[in-house]
Amino acid sequence: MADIQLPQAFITQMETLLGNDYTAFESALLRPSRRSIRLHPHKWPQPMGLTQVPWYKNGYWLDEEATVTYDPLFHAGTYYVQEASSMFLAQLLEACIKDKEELTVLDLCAAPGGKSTLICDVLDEKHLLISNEVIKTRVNILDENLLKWGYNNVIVTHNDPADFDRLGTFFDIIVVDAPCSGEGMFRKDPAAINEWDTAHVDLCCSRQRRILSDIWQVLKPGGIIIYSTCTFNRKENEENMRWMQEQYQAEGIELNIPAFEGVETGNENGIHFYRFYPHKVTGEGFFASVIRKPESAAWTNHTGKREKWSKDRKVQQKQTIPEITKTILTKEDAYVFLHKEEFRCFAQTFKDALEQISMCLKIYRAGTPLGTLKGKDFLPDIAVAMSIHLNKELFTCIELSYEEAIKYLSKEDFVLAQESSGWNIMCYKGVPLGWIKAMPNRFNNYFPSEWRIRNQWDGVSKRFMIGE
Ligand SMILES: C[S@@+](CC[C@H](N)C(=O)[O-])C[C@H]1O[C@@H](n2cnc3c(N)ncnc32)[C@H](O)[C@@H]1O
Repeated sequence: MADIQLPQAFITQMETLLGNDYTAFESALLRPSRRSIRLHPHKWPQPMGLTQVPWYKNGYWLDEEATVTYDPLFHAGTYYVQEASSMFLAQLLEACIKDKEELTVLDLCAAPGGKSTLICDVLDEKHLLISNEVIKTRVNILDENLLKWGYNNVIVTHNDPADFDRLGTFFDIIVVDAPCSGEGMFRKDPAAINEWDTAHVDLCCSRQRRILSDIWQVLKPGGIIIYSTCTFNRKENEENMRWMQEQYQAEGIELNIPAFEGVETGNENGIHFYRFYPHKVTGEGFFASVIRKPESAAWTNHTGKREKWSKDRKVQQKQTIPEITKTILTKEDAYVFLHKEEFRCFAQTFKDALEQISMCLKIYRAGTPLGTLKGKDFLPDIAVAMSIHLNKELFTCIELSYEEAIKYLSKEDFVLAQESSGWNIMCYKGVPLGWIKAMPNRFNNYFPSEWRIRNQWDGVSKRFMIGE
């Protein structure tokens, strides 16, 4: 970072925003950022001997730069590498959902899934999350991260924000973690500096307004938008919120959130906001604000047409559902259905919502894929091994050594110490990694090829291991 020049227009903008604090801000940009992780509350509930992120109980800063690739527990979804300031979303969401029943929540700009996995942790299973990403090449990684996070109450969609109006009034809460000029990420991603200029800020600002306008109609009266960016300029932040006030009579709301040292709060014309600066907190730049749709706003109905996803499901509904699909997850209100060749599980409670969504949007995945039938053999899906509802009693869990776990995750051959047959779960430190099917003298490794560890550890670089 030290040899990179900040654009003069950016310096002027930040001097205007920060006044005397500018020098401290610039010095902070020259220091390296500190990495942080967020623990999965079900898969790794024990606290860590690391410094905790004050605004999120499961967030921890790492002591040093270290790769997580060679930690089997990273691949098992026991933690997510997430920038600390972003974890503040949990505070906002918790304050918004307090005691509320059966909410429908949309994470509109969701890839790669940092916020969506956090939202899953904060919601409970009676709430439904739609996690959406418009860019096709990014939906895969979003889906992978959500599968590893293992919740069942999630639908992954791939739509432009404008498509959502077909749903009619639908959501209680919409999280808009907007694509932005990324000023707050300059020190993590110095390449972003070269893309920055005032024209790019203007472009981001108008795109954000378009996104907010497109989505306003699907928000229920009294519903909430949590808007965030990782940029500092006022155009993409306060001014957009002000624009929503003027354009749509959006109301500012003040949430009951404790004060955290270094986190700036403000209020302009009734709009409350939170700002994170790298010279004030251990974290990157972040802005968040919460607005509400007036209770008096109108409702609209859905105008969906039947999408392909729905047809794929309907055609095959007559096929017999294998018994194992009813017990492989410990879910009481399981609704098991066939989509193409694959059995999937979703909650009965969300059946109507799923139907409505499938008529209006492009669904990438709904619920948990359970597996497929090959002759009489049921091939369980990796999603079942990753699920927080996995019925462990149905299978033998084979505990692997570190070396075996890395070989399993790399899809390299090794000999199992333990005799076994049929479908088994491979575990490391008690946490499921995936499936094998054991035969008399060998086993087939069912870890997904596209998830495998591709490079061997160089023997030198530092490895982070959560369990040590
Ligand atoms: C800040 S990133 C989201 C990060 C994500 N929420 C997380 O925490 O991992 C913004 C996302 O918006 C998506 N995006 C880009 N253009 C968009 C548009 N016009 N409408 C909606 N989303 C867009 C990007 O693909 C990107 O995934």
